[in-house]
Amino acid sequence: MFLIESTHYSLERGSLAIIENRNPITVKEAISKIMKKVDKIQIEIIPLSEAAGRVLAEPVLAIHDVPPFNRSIYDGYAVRSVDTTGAASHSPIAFTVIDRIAAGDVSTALLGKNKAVRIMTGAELPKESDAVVMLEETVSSEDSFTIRKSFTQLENVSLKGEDAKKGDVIIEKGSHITPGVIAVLATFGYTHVKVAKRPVVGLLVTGSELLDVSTPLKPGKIRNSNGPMVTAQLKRLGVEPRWLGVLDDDIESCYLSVKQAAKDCDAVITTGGVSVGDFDYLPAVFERMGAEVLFNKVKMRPGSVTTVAHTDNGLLFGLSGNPSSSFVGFELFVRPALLAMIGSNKPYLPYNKAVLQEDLQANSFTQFIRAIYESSPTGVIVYPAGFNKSNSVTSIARGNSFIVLPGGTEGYKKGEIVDVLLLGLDEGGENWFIHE
Ligand SMILES: Nc1nc2c(c(=O)[nH]1)N[C@H]1C(S)=C(S)[C@@H](COP(=O)(O)OP(=O)(O)OC[C@H]3O[C@@H](n4cnc5c(N)ncnc54)[C@H](O)[C@@H]3O)O[C@H]1N2
Ligand code: MOO
Ligand SMILES: [Mg+2]
Repeated sequence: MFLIESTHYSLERGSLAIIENRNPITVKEAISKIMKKVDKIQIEIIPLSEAAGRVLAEPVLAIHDVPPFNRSIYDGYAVRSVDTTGAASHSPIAFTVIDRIAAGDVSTALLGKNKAVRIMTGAELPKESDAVVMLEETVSSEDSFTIRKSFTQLENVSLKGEDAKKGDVIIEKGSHITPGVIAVLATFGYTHVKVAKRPVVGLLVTGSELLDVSTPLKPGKIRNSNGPMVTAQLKRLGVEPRWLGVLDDDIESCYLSVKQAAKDCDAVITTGGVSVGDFDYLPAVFERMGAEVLFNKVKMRPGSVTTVAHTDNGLLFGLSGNPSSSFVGFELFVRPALLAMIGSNKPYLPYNKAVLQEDLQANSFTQFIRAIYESSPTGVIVYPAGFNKSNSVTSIARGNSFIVLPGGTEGYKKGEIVDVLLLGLDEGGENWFIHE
């Protein structure tokens, strides 16, 4: 009755037509459809101090050898190894100290026979010396010392270029800038780094039942948890969302907001309103925008009604409204797409196998169960993080991973080895490893 009287009758009928034809595809197929539509984002040059967490848009090349000179790895004495030959406890050899250098100093002293330079860790080896005697291996006095063992050529010397050779590719383009990458960039004097720009991601949530976080509960209403949750998921990827607010389940306002967001943003995320309910307007909104719906049903639980569409301006992620469904939809679909947009070469969630700690029921669709993955003395184990339903919010909070159970009829037993996807880590995998 309501639908027929609505002024948007034809649109809603349109959405019904899409629903009737919902054709579930595998998660792998869904990801592949999305990844084909990903457009790479532009590049920008930023200061090194701001580069942590970004993705390299060019490889890091060794501008020079590392270390750039032969240096001592110990505090001790630089000597000519030939002068140490024959030293033993019964026949110590004495050396005269002719100079003393700290790291950063360069000694110009010329080492003659049984002469030594007192040298600190990291200092460049004086010309003609080719070994370092550790302080602990000497009996020292003011300007001399004795040794009781011989030293081989280059003993205790860190060789020029042993860590990196000039011209080597040290880090591939598309890598995440970790603290280690920052160290390498600093080593080579990269004051600025070429990275992909961060995508502008519009985020809005739909639902007339939704209250702001600060509002006391009212009959029939709940607080909007998806907005803050997806915001945090984006932030975990280093993306600051463009928050577009909580929308009522009203087709006109949903249409106007999503259309405008698609124009302004590189990608748009919505939550709620993608199922078949009378007030689930996102399918109709996508249709009215002329967006190409890539899929609207995935063989997965939760999040089976996740709907992803595409316009000339970018991807539209219609995550389903249930908190666990939104959360899983983001990690499986939005995350790799955004990482691929910024040129990451490892956009997929990190994968592992672990030993299941309790029996679990089968489902005809692949299940992504919010789970706790942890170390144990016998290896890694995994178990559900709590209430295992699409509408659970607590299991998202307790979990750090997904147990992935392929669809089927037979349940899973405690002790079985299962697939696990890990959450919250910067860098993931080059491939989607899950077989469905
Ligand atoms: N007849 C059918 N009904 C449903 C189907 C179906 O296939 N046939 N699918 C079910 C599945 S599976 C899911 S998941 C949900 C998806 O629903 P929608 O994406 O349309 O989302 P809503 O209807 O807007 O909300 C569902 C649920 O989630 C709560 N919600 C929504 N937004 C938020 C938010 N921002 N923060 C917290 N909670 C939120 C909302 O109150 C509802 O309880 O549809 C099933 N139905
Ligand atoms: O989309 Mo629903 O989350 O499968 O439960
Ligand atoms: Mg609904």
